[in-house]
Amino acid sequence: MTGSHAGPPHEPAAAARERLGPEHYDYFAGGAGEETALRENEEAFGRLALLPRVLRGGTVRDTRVSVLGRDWPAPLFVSPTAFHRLAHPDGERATARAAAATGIPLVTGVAATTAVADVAAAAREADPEAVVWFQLYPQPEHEVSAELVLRAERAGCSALVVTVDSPVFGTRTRDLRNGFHDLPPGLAAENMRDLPGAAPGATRDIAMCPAGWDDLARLRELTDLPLVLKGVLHPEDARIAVERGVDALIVSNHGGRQLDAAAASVEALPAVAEAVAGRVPVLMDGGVRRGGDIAVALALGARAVGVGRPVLWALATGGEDGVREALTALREDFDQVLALCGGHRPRDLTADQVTPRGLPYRPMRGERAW
Ligand SMILES: Cc1cc2nc3c(=O)[nH]c(=O)nc-3n(C[C@H](O)[C@H](O)[C@H](O)COP(=O)(O)O)c2cc1C
Ligand SMILES: CCCCC(=O)C(=O)O
Repeated sequence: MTGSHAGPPHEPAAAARERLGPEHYDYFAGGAGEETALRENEEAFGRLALLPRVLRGGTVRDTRVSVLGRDWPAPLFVSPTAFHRLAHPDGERATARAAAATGIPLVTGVAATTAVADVAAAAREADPEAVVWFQLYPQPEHEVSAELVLRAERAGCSALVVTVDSPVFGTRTRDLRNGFHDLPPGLAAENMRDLPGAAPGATRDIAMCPAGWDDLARLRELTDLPLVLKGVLHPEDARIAVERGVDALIVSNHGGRQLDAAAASVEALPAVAEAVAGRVPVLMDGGVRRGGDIAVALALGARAVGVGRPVLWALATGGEDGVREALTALREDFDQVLALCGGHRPRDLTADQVTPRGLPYRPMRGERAW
């Protein structure tokens, strides 16, 4: 995943492609429409360069960041991605053990092929203090959402991530072309089993439906868990979310899988960070592939970044060990980039250290959000 460890960042995807059936590879790799947003997430990072500061001294670095009352070892988390058992038979359990072993928080989700209780238990085998969050698509029936939230609470999840970028399902061009619309026999979205309105033992389909701020308020009433909004790109939404008591935001375009015309996450980030003005942590995901990407996102106001596909590729090729190695490599790459930028702590990275490539130095504006 990083220069010295695992070769250029496109290699993990190529290796996974050899392991996976083409329709499963395409499900993980693909985006919506013409895959513009998908490409732009990575390319937007490529259009930004870092200006290191020099002679800052100090040999000790501390990459920890504090998020919702917990210290994370690095400004890095695993974003929620569906169906890990399509990537590897050990599925979400392997991902959970690997993330926990590295101390990196995991967001598991409603679309996991392993029930949240089992994912959280696997994480705790590796580290009893492991941070596991649960991601929800608000379901059309409130009692279904309520039951899912209850299961996440019982499993010991420490935050509820509500994905808000999916009022309808995006058009996944590759899945349409491949005719991929069902999990193979033996795999299911296990969190959707035994829910209100379904026959005992049966799973319900996961709905994507247009929720409103009132639905968010109902979720807020339902649980004491911190509420994290995932999929915010517009600064005005960020401002409203903070005013309505949301505890953290994830700037994300869903890995380019929903609105193909959406802005790249890292391009939307500075204005969101500015609107939030440090009142809650701003996280981001989309296109993060190397330590330099993490540094750029932090400099532009993110407190931590999530990775989606890099974890799926590592899982597909190396199972639990593969995910642990990929996360460790990414974390080490960030530590090295921090050092090369003259930083000692993540917060030492500032927006004036980011400039567009191919142009004379033009410092980015950016709220020092934390
Ligand atoms: C195969 C796949 C499945 C995903 N499933 C979910 C999901 O169930 N819920 C969700 O909020 N986001 C989902 N996402 C989006 C990720 O959480 C994340 O926003 C995105 O993958 C980040 O971009 P990256 O893959 O470039 O790191 C999914 C992404 C992929 C690639
Ligand atoms: C119904 C599962 C949705 C998974 C998802 O969010 C994605 O494929 O991007």
